Amino acid sequence: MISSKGCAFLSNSGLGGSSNFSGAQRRVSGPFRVVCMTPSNRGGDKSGSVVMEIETPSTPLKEIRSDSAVADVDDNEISSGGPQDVYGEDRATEDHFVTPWSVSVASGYTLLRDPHFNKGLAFTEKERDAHYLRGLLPPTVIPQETQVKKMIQHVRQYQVPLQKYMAMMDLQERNERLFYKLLIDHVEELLPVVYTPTVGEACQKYGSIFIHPQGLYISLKEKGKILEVLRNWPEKNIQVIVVTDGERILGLGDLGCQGMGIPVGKLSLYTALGGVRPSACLPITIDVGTNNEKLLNDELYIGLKQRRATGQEYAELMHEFMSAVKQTYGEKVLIQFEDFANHNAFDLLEKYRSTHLVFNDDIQGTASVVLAGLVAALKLVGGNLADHRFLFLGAGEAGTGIAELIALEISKQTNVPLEEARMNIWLVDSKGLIVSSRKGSLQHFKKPWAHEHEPVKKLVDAVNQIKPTVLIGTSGQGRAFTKEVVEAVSSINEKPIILSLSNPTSQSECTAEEAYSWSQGRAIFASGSPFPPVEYAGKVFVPGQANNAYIFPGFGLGLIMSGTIRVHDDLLLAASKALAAEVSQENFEKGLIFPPFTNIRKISAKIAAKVAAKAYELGLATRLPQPKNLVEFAESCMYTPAYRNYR
Ligand SMILES: O=C([O-])CC(=O)C(=O)O
Ligand SMILES: [Mg+2]
Repeated sequence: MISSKGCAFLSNSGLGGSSNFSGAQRRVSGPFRVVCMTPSNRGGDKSGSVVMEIETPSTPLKEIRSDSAVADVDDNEISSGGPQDVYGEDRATEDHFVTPWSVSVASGYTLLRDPHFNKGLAFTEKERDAHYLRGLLPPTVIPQETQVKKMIQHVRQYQVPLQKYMAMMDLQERNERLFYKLLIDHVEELLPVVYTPTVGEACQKYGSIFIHPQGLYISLKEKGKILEVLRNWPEKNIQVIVVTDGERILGLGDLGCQGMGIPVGKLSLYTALGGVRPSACLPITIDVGTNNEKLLNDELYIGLKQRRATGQEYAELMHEFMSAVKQTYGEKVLIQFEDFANHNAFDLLEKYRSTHLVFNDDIQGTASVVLAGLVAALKLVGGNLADHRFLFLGAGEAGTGIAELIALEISKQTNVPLEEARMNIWLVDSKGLIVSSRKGSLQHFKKPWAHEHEPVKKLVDAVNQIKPTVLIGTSGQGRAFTKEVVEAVSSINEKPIILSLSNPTSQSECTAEEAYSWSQGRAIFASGSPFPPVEYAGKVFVPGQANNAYIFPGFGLGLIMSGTIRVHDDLLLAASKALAAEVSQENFEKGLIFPPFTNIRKISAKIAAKVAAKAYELGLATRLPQPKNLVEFAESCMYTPAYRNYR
């Protein structure tokens, strides 16, 4: 497999797995050029340049042309390069197919500073000679495995989570493949570092901790120029965008432009957990101002110092953004909305779901993961979904999103109308139980949940009157599940299911320890952010993590590898079932309703396969013909961070 500027070249070139040669790939007419810039040709003179050919360990190059300044690589040669990184092939523009093109890859000092290609001390003797690295590195050569050992020790030496986070971000900026290898090999340990809860603190302090800007910032200043801004991004073959406007970062509220930590973190999970190439991932923050007074008065705040634009001004900027993305990357780029405030999140999803490939992680991703947990939990508590009664604290994106997906599944299982399936699901917001007498003043997304009942103000009273079997917290209100509440739900159920989903840990509705001790060890508990195991009455309880990170990486992979053009609710249901099926007997015996994250890449491949299968069934998938074995295909598409050999 030959590449130059990382995987972008591979995919721009129309690369396809040899067994899955699509129409788009057949149009590839090559030749392609790989030029390696050397110290002598950096000024534009190509004489003396060397070719950097890169092979993956599993797929040796057919031919090596290291004696010429420019390598011409025909399409067959590229397509024989093995399955890695293949699934972006038909995102290339027509230009790429008809015009021979070249990509420059620096060598020497510059190579060491390019995170996509840098291997640090893992550069071999030959590579050091060939790429002008002699003397720029200490003489020892160490393999990637040893670098991983060294780096995990480095990260572990920090006691403060934010310092661990910064060490990880620093590594990502220096050596991308080592960053992903480390994250994949130590996923349970490092997920809380690069993701919730630490990423929340990182966003709060983003202005003061960041030296290198990450991702793309689109502010009101860029209005009318968003196409140009997208063109400034160095990678052209984008498959997933995670975008936020920073108004509701986790349960921490409006962090404005500093919300960038979230798209960056989510996309590193797309790569580590779902195998989407890093170069195909684009984190974006839309900056329309912030209503966070503290940030507005902070001289280190990195965003626009003005109150949030709303209404038409906001809608116009978003519309320009959505149109520019489609124009630049085509209609198969996945746009994941993340951490928008309720009012915009629902409207954006509604407005763009029929014209773009959009997915709201907080509404749909969280719903899919929670439904998976509930389906799995039935094995522990018995009955069907329709036999259970659900009470939510929090009626925003996550609450109503989960509620709706549960109702949809019940309606499909029992053949009752959706309205009827909703009747066993109750939501409490800041004003109390959502009931029909409040209908006139409710936001549109709450209205379907306004059932007939007398008004109830307090959560504990709602628990006592509704008698839920499942209590779900999506309120962003830390410690809102008080002892009284947990005891009330535990007095009604032998095994109460309690999910405290708000993030980060500080906003969790209760801790694992509280859930287990107040329920006298009977609760089936999971939380959005991780909690350590708890010992209660001589027994160790391992809490599960009900976080959308289980779903979105595999879900996205499934959409991308099948060329799916729209997200349909049935795809979310397919993802839920695939995840629920991964909970083993051993997990159940520990009271877990989610599998551990250790095997998440295998799980993501299975989720991807089920999502893709459903997309093919619904006629939403455009990659034809449909691969025979979708799990194998998903696995073959996944990026792996092993170093390539440069010749
Ligand atoms: O980021 C997470 O951990 C889960 C999530 O989407 C949120 O809380 O908004
Ligand atoms: Mg979120």
